[in-house]
Amino acid sequence: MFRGSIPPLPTPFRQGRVDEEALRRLVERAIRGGSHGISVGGTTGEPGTQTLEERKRVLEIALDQAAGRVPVIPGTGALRLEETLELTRFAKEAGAQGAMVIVPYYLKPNQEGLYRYFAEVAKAVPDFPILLYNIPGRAGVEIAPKTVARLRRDFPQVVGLKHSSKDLEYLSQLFQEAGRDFLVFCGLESLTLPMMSLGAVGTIAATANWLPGEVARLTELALAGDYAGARELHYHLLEANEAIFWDTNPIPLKTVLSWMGLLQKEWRLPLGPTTPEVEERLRAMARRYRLLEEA
Ligand SMILES: O=C(O)C1=N[C@H](C(=O)O)C[C@H](O)C1
Repeated sequence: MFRGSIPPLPTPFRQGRVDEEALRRLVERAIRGGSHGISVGGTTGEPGTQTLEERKRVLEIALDQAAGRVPVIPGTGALRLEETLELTRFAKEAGAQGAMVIVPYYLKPNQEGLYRYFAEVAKAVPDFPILLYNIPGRAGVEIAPKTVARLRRDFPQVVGLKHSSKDLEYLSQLFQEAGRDFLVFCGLESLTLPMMSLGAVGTIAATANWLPGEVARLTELALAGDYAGARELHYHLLEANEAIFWDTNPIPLKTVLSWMGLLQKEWRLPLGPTTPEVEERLRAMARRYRLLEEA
C-alpha cells in the first residue's frame, strides 16, 4: 500500500489555463527525485478554483506522465457531495491508485454528517482506497478519531488519513481508535518526523516539490527506524518547510518554482502575489538550498 513521500503537486497555469507541459515537468521531476507517489488536486493544487473538467484533465495528465511508475492519489473532494462522487468515480475509472477526500469545508458539518458523507463516497467506489483528509485549519471542522474508526470498520477501503494539523494528541487517539496499521500521512511539512515517530507512514508535503530527494529520504529513514538520520534531514529541511507557509500555500511554492523555470508565477484569484519582503526571504532560502542552480 502507500508509503513515503507523496508530493501534492501545484497546478501550473499559463494565461489562466492549466499549463499541461509544466504539469508534466513537475510530475517527472517528482518521480525522478525519488518520490514514492504523487498527488494532484490537494490543497496545493488549488482545486477550489478549477472546474470539474479541469480537475479531471489535471488527473489525466498526471496519470499519463506517471505511467504507472508510482501511485497517483488525487484529491477528489469538493463542497458538493455530487461533485465529490463524480470526481472520485472518475479517479477510479481513469486508473488512479486511490483518492484523498477532504473533510467538506465551510459548512462545519457534525460528526454524523461527516460519517454519512464519507460513507456515500465509499459506497460509490467499492474497493477503491480512500484517504480521508483532515485539515481543520482550512475546513473549519475536524473529523473525530471515533468517526474515522467507524468509517474504517464499516468500509475497509477507508485505508488511511492525511493529517494537516499540529495536533499530535489527535494522532495518538486516531491510532488507538482506528488501529495502529491505519495509513496516516503527515500533511504539515515540519511535522513529518514527529508524526512518523507516532506511526505515520509518510508525508504529503508541498516542500517535496522543491526538494523531492531530501523529503523522500527522510521518510525512508524514519520508516527504517533510523531516527537519528531522519532528524538530520528534519533540521536540514526546517527552513524550507516553514517557507511554504510564509504566505498562503501554494504562493511561496509557485513563486520559487517559477524562478526555477518550472512554471509561470500564476495562480487563481483570490490568491494573489506575495510581498517583495517575502520574495526576498524566499530568494535567500532558495539559494541556501541551491534551488536556483537548476534554472
Ligand atoms: O496540498 C496539500 O495536500 C497540502 N496542503 C497543506 C496546506 O496547504 O495547508 C499543506 C501540505 O503541504 C499539504
